[in-house]
Amino acid sequence: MKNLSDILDGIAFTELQGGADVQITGITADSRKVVPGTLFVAVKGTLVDGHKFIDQAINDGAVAIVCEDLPGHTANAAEFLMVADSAEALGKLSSNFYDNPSAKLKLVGVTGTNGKTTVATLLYKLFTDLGYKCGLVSTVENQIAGKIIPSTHTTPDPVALNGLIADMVNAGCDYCFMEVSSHAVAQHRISGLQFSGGIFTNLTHDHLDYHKTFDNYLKAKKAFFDGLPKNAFALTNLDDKNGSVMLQNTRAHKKSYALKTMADFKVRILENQFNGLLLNIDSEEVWFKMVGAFNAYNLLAVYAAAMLLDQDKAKTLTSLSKLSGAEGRFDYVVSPNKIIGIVDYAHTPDAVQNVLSTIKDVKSGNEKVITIIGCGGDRDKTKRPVMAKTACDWSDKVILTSDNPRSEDPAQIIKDMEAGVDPSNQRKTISIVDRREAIKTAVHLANPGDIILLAGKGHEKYQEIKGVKTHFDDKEELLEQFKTLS
Ligand SMILES: CC(=O)N[C@H]1[C@@H](OP(=O)(O)OP(=O)(O)OC[C@H]2O[C@@H](n3ccc(=O)[nH]c3=O)[C@H](O)[C@@H]2O)O[C@H](CO)[C@@H](O)[C@@H]1O[C@H](C)C(=O)N[C@@H](C)C(=O)N[C@H](CCC(=O)O)C(=O)O
Ligand SMILES: Nc1ncnc2c1ncn2[C@@H]1O[C@H](COP(=O)(O)OP(=O)(O)OP(=O)(O)O)[C@@H](O)[C@H]1O
Ligand SMILES: N[C@H](CCC[C@H](N)C(=O)O)C(=O)O
Ligand SMILES: [Mg+2]
Repeated sequence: MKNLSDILDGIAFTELQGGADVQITGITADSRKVVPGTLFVAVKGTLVDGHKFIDQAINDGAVAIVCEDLPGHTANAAEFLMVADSAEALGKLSSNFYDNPSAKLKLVGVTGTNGKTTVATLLYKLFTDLGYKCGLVSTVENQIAGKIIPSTHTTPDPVALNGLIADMVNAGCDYCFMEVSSHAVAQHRISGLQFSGGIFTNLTHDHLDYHKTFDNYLKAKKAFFDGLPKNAFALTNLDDKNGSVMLQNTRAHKKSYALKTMADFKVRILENQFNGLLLNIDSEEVWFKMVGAFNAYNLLAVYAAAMLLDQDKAKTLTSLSKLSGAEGRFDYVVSPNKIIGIVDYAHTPDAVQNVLSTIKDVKSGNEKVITIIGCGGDRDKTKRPVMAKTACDWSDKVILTSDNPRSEDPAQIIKDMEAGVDPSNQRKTISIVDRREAIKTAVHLANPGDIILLAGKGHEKYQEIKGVKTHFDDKEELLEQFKTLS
């Protein structure tokens, strides 16, 4: 319970109708969650305008409304506060409502197209192993010092996010490592948070359905660094062509990491095998359990962040060398007759190429690579043909199938993918709409030693078809098919 006047710090409001002396029991931007005593924030969304629900919110007991436009018939039943940007105000109000929890621990955000979950999860595991109580906000799950809280988004809405960070503070957490998605930056889900550091992984093709142009997508990522405070660190990947752009306008301490260019933190790959990576990292030779050149970047980003957070070099490297990554990322299983199955969350063209080039680097001979891949419905359509082409360019056989078709027709998504397959590669592709059948077919086509890559769904435990989610777990399905082999 808070007085409205106590949570207005940092909110530039243009008009206050009624007064700010009103007790607030909670905040929401969703009228369906309003209960008596709530502050309702009307946000203009991508599908509807939250201002439409002001009357409904008041009927359900909202005592105050934050909005960009005052409704024509303003009811006396609630206090009205006008702001230029409700979404931005929502972030700050949520932080204030929970007593600015992000300032009470060290909050580190990770952004980029690929690698956010891996880097945030490794940081969480590393700092836990170093003896700290930590929190994690990620696509796979959220965690508060070992307690798992299911995740609905990569970066939750500001009310949920600040509530989660407040629970971390109450549990005594010293650090919180969180993913910062481009949607979250564009929708101001992180507004009002006090970051101690920001990390950039890379920027490649994704989410153009939402951001429309690559430039807008880049600007959303960059805005995260533009907003970091002076005392934070901003750590970027200089091998990415947009790595330096990210830090152009930040006030934070600029730091960099790279494999190929001069940077503050450097790594060299000495060996890249199925059982791990041997790296020369900051002049030390260390074996890591994680596989693939892209994980050398992830490990280096984590190591550099630990150094910037004043951790001991030797202890950090010892601990990092023992860690495995996030669930469903280059997760591999072997059948009784030695077919290798790899479950990976690659759902962008760059990630598909990275995971397949890693397989090529680490495989020992002429084993066939069979890739099973689909593309999500209600998401960036332009990546579909590119992902199919990339899969074909790097595999011996490709089965095009469904990922999460969501509201779209699964067969049409596959057609969009087929359009990217070069005529010379058509012979090696088959299209099977049912993902379970696709997995079964791949297992039947594989010989001992062959490698099946099951791309796109990683840790996900569901498949969403025609808006209905049913249980589906790639690893479970693969193991089920492996059981039929001897
Ligand atoms: C496209 C997108 O990002 N949508 C997010 C956005 O919703 P929106 O702008 O579409 O909201 P809207 O439906 O237009 O409604 C506008 C406002 O009216 C309110 N409303 C709506 C209906 C009603 O009856 N009453 C009411 O008050 C809504 O609560 C909202 O405040 O804001 C909502 C609240 O924060 C999010 O839950 C929602 O995520 C949807 C479910 C989603 O699927 N988002 C994905 C694309 C996403 O955010 N992904 C990123 C990155 C993924 C990654 O690469 O890792 C993530 O961070 O998860
Ligand atoms: N540093 C990296 N560079 C390129 N590809 C990577 C990198 N790290 C991971 N990948 C690939 O991208 C996939 C997704 O990795 P991860 O879940 O860590 O990324 P993410 O940024 O959190 O994705 P999302 O935006 O969906 O949450 C992995 O399964 C792997 O194929
Ligand atoms: N967080 C990403 C994940 C995509 C994973 C893939 N399985 C899909 O459903 O497209 C998104 O919402 O775009
Ligand atoms: Mg993620």
